[in-house]
Amino acid sequence: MNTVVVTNVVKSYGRHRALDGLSFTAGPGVTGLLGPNGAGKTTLIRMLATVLAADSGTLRLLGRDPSAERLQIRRRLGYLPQEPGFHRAFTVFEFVDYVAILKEIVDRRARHDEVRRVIAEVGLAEVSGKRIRALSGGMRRRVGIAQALLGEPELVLLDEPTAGLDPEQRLRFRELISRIGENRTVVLSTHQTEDVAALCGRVVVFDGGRCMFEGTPEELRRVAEGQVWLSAERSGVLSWRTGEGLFRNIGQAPDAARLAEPTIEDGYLLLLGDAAVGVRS
Ligand SMILES: Nc1ncnc2c1ncn2[C@@H]1O[C@H](COP(=O)(O)OP(=O)(O)OP(=O)(O)O)[C@@H](O)[C@H]1O
Repeated sequence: MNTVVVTNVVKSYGRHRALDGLSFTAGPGVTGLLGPNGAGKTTLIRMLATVLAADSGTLRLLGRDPSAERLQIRRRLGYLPQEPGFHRAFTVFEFVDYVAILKEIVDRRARHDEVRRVIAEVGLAEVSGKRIRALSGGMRRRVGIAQALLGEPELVLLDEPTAGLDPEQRLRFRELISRIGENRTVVLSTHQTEDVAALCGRVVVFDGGRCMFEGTPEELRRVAEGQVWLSAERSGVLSWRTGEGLFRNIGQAPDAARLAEPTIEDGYLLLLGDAAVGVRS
């Protein structure tokens, strides 16, 4: 069963259409929402978190309709917003416990056990008594994930969980997120094709509030098969010099070019076309 079914969803802010008839599905495992700035990723994740309502179209979350059964859905989902409102003077334990109270885990003892469990799951047991303001950015992000895991939600939504992390932290996050995705549905948004390659069983590429691609990362890679070329000269808009001094060109074959193996990033850039290099803003 698909945990998330989005059909023809439209959402406008004033005259601007952030989501423009978007459709996609997600089931157990990790699904990545990949798109450039302003593609509508945060708008969509907030909708999946039942924070925002669609103007038109339908959403089914965990088999339910969010416009009629919001509370039932919320009890079964965990959400890491892009900018979590941390209470920085709280300790890690106090903050996660505070969220657990909001999540209606009433029994104090069971709640504290659950708070300790999620803090351990994200590897923060040793700093559980530290104030949030004294933590590094990566650790703070992990506190955000810990609170999203309270109550063992079936659907976990992570808005750019790896943004701004250094490579080592990013690796730890991938390990953590893939573990979380082993037995539930995780939907995460990212700008990074590397995250998608490393983590996601499925990927949804979108731009301008529309779905451009839905499939496996391997299928996304294959979008660019036969269309990536190495040459001594630059050609077209999607072309850049690589470390070896050759130009990597995506699209039409330049003169005297040699065909190269595509990557997921090539597939993504090809789908996005001009938008990928900021020609269109
Ligand atoms: N509250 C709002 N009021 C007006 N416009 C908004 C609002 N929120 C988002 N938008 C606009 O809607 C579009 C989609 O925004 P959204 O934040 O969903 O994109 P995103 O893919 O998450 O981008 P980013 O990767 O930069 O976070 C953007 O053009 C944005 O400027």
